[in-house]
Amino acid sequence: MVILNAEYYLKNIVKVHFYKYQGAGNDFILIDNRKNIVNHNDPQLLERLCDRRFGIGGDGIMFLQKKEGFDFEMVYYNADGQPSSMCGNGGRCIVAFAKFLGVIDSETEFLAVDGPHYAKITASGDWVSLQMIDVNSITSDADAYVLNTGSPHYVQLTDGLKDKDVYHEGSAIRNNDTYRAEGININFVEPNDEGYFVRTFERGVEDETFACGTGVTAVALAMAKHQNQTGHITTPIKVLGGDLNIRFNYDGELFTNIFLEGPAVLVFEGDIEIA
Ligand SMILES: N[C@H](CCC[C@H](N)C(=O)O)C(=O)O
Repeated sequence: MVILNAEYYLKNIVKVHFYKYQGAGNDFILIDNRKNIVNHNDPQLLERLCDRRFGIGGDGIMFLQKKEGFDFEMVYYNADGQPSSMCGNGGRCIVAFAKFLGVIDSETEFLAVDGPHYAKITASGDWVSLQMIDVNSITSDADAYVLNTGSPHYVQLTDGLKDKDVYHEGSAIRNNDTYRAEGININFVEPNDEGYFVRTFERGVEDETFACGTGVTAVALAMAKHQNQTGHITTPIKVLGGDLNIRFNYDGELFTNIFLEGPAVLVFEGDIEIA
């Protein structure tokens, strides 16, 4: 049992059961909040829960909640405890969590911060295919691509990616005059034998993560534009935490029918007391 608050005996302490998932190494705390037990309007608490030494640890934390007209609602916060834009790997993990809880079977329609999402999950419950929002705009920033796949992304082709100082180089771009105010996720991409190798500096984690779902989706779309590739495209992407796959249609203007596919695994569960 982890006690998070020094004034343990003075406050209204709630014992909360949590689950820890990872999707290609992007890791999250998930809480079944269908009974609205946890008031998550508390950035300091959420940041503490995501802290890898003083809390459970995670790149983000999300709450599965009831929502009229949908199987559930995904409410996602970055590790800094602040509300976030869409999390692709988090979306895949919450679908696996919904199946684990018996909320869904093999398909779902849930609501996230960027709107409704359809997803499919295998019978084994550990491989999820998540439909992402359509994308109709990619701009350039020097030789990088900038686009939003539910979260904002900067995509930069590079070489020597294995040895690159992603933390410092990513942080420098994320905090430059253009991006400092709103923030942006920085993706470095290098072609490999099967497709691409990608490393990402994530906004709101303010560090490199082992995978970024909206990030690899942004990379796959940007590389199709870069190669002038159109039609139905499948792009395998290797990340530090494993392998992800992106499928989509591109007509030269619009990216549609975009699916982010990959593993979503329950690592452990536990109880924690929060004030
Ligand atoms: N840090 C991102 C949100 C989470 C994205 C990432 N974990 C993913 O899988 O898409 C942002 O603030 O834009």
